[in-house]
Amino acid sequence: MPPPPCPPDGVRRVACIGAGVIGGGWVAHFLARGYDVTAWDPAPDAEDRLRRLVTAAWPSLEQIGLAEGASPDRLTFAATLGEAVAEAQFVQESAPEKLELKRRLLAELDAATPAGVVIASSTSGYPMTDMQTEAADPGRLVVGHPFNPPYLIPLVEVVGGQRTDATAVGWASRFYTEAGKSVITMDRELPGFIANRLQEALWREALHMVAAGEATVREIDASITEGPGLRWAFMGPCLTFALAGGEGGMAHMLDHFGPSLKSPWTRLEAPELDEALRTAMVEGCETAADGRSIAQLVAERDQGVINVLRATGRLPRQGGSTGDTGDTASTNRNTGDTANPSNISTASNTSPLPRQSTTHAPQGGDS
Ligand SMILES: NC(=O)C1=CN([C@@H]2O[C@H](COP(=O)(O)OP(=O)(O)OC[C@H]3O[C@@H](n4cnc5c(N)ncnc54)[C@H](O)[C@@H]3O)[C@@H](O)[C@H]2O)C=CC1
Ligand SMILES: C[N+](C)(C)CC(=O)CC(=O)[O-]
Repeated sequence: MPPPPCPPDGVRRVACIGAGVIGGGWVAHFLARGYDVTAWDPAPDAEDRLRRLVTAAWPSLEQIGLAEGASPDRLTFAATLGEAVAEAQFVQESAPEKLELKRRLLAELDAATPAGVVIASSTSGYPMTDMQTEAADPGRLVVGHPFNPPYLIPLVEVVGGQRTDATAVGWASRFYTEAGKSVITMDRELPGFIANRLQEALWREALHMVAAGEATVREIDASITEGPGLRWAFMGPCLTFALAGGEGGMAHMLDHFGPSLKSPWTRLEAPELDEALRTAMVEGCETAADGRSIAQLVAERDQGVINVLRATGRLPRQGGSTGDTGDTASTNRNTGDTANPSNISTASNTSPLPRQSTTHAPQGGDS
């Protein structure tokens, strides 16, 4: 891989390829951080959809603080993929989760993007090794896995494939950090990375319970929002469970509850996603939505995330400071003058997400 043409803090123009839920969310995020963004998506209605998504997200982005000069007007919708990436200093691919499509698209992007520019895929679970097979320069291809909506949820998981250059992984991690994300840099490929591996375990169990008629969609959602979800917003599952051991911490917790690991609490084989389960999930979600449209739920979710970020000290409180460093949420992209890198995580030492890139430690240990 030739060296990247600019340092991570020198990026001014980003290309977003695929502009659906996640690509559109990335566009909104990069615009809010003051970048020029060029998007491309082959669907005939893609530009309209994208502009609607950005318009809907903008009030939330204003609430959490825009970078100086940030504007939806800095979005250009390109007519072709080649035009979209011609001047890009970073490329984020968010096309549908289909392996063959990703392989071809990443090869096409590699051919069209200026040499050395890092290209990241939003894939939810494909290892980059499986996606980089057709690219002439696989060294610059990395996974940059976001969380929905990328304009509010800080985490990005960064990992390369077997043919990715370590320079590209390091560059991408520094770029995302610069762009206001909380980055976990993994030193090896895991299908589903870290967070989706955890989420999918929970998701499979939810589907098993619905399929077997053991719990409703409403009960499953309430069991998290009224229970463990409240803790997980600021303390991960491991530390949370250490507290279940009282003064004995994790050691007592394991001695006490370890044997229940062998109880039949989980059925980790995925259930058959048959028509009956599909219908039960779709109807269950309609019941749980209780008449609220998708747009209303998106607005509710966005406000909920902002409230949690504020309540946990990762955003300034309204009309005041965070109560810690008093950072503002503003960054001047054009002068490269950055406020704190995550921009939503100031000095809280209870933050579950690293403010700087974290390298996933070998042997599964924390470093
Ligand atoms: N939806 C989610 O919650 C998350 C999705 N992801 C990942 O993001 C990626 C995109 O997923 P979504 O945005 O949910 O899908 P989506 O279906 O909302 O959007 C996909 C977009 O890609 C466009 N597209 C189709 N063919 C294309 C091509 N050849 N080149 C470029 N664009 C093309 C479609 O027109 C559509 O606008 C996937 O890899 C997915 O795994 C990652 C994190 C969360
Ligand atoms: C449903 N999903 C697997 C596509 C979810 C993700 O990849 C991350 C998220 O937003 O939770």
